[in-house]
Amino acid sequence: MCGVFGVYNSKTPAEDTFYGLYSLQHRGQEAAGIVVADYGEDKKKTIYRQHKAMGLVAEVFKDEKLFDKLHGHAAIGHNRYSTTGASKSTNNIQPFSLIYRSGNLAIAHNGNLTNARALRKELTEKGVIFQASSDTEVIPHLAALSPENEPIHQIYHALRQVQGAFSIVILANDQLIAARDPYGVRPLALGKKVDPDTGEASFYIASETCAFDILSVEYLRDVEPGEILLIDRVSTRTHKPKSLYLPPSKRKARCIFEYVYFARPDSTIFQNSVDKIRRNLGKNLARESTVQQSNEDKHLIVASVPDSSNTAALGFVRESNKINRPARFEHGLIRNHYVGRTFIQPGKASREIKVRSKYNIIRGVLQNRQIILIDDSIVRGTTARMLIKLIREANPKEIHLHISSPPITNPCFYGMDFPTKGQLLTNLFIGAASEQEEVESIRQYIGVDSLKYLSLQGLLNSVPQFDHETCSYCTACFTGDYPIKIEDATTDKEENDV
Ligand SMILES: O=P(O)(O)OC[C@H]1O[C@H](OP(=O)(O)OP(=O)(O)O)[C@H](O)[C@@H]1O
Ligand SMILES: NC(=O)CC[C@H](N)C(=O)O
Ligand code: SF4
Ligand SMILES: [Mg+2]
Repeated sequence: MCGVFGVYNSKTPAEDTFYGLYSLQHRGQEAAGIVVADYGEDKKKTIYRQHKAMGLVAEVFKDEKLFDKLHGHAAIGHNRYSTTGASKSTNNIQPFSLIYRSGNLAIAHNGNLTNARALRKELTEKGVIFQASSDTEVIPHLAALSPENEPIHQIYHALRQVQGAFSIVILANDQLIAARDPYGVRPLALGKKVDPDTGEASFYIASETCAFDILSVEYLRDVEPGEILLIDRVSTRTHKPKSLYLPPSKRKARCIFEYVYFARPDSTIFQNSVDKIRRNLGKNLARESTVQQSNEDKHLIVASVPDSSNTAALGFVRESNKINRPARFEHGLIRNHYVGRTFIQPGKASREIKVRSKYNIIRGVLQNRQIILIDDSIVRGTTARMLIKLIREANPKEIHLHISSPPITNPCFYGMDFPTKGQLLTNLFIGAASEQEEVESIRQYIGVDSLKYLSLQGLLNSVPQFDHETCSYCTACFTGDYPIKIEDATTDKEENDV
């Protein structure tokens, strides 16, 4: 997953993008970058300036002097969480910026293309030179080779050829373009701010609306699935960007895992509040739970694995009390906020040490208690296994692990860096005779008194349905039902690296 951000018609585009990326840090922690477009009225020419490097946004842009050279009228930015192309290669840091026959182009991409390998091969055979090993770079090359003359039409031509997931922001000379694949896999939002003196509009694009909030930008709507949005100087006066549409897909495939884990709870994605949906997940988990408090306890003690399951735990407690199973939320684990997200950390060793250094227990809360521990997902099982060992040190009476999503059984090819099928925890127990037996084996492996996953129906009941759509969400990592053909995509993200 990655975070993308774009701004048009701002006096401080680099600073705005910095704050946008800063609030989207949870979507990618490996590298960050900003490209600024500066239109010179005198020369009728746009100059691009950029800064990008490995690391977190605040580290990459630590030197305030950097912003002195990043001036202009528009910018795009990217936080990377690699899915194709080596994580450590500096060539894969986005935005990619290039000069071609129609001028300047820069692109930042969230998602993963499923036919990038074939396209890359075709382009290489035509003599195209690639600098990066990631999937994204095929898009600017396809645009550059397009017979069209206007950048927006070149982009349309390029996007007609790619398959898979893409929420992208593009600077094309002095214009800003945003586009989302027809399935709508990844979120992308459009926002606006109006200058009270001139009445002119500034436009903003972001993966999640939390990036708008800190900039006091008004969220207008989502970039629609299949929409290519063009923002130029005319739009600042009319307040209306222009739109083109890619041919529609038969169904939609918004990533349901964004709601489960990825997005921030204070964001609106896919037109809905993440907070609300996570509470629904907790509510439905409470309805499916069979744990009863022991006679000597007045309440079930519900603790979350901070941060991503906090909201589901609140939903769980509220519903549990409603259905006469008294429950109380307690902070049993404290998270060190200087350790980032561990699931999106590349490399097993770094994830394990991070999990261990990330959490501490509050013994008084856990000791001699019957604990319902809520987490949003189990991927490799690193977090659950290490945490349970840690919690046992406090001598709780019982630990009942509840997960606010079903077991993850399949890899993602659309922008979430799940491990190969072989590295998923569920794979260890693949020969189990039934789903119950599989869950029982996972329970023993993790070392808890009981283990409950939210059912697939419970997950689907937690998310709103869209009118006139036969299918609105991708659930492939839970079901194996891949909405977009996998083509030649692989989970070996270093395959293009030589
Ligand atoms: O089974 P695993 O491979 O360990 O992955 C699953 C864990 O990773 C995620 O948390 P993460 O620490 O990444 O982020 P968070 O701090 O936002 O919860 C998720 O919430 C689970 O806790
Ligand atoms: N997770 C993402 O959105 C990654 C974008 C792109 N596929 C890359 O690996 O750089
Ligand atoms: S496979 Fe899972 S993580 Fe990937 S897009 Fe589908 S729901 Fe999201
Ligand atoms: Mg977590």
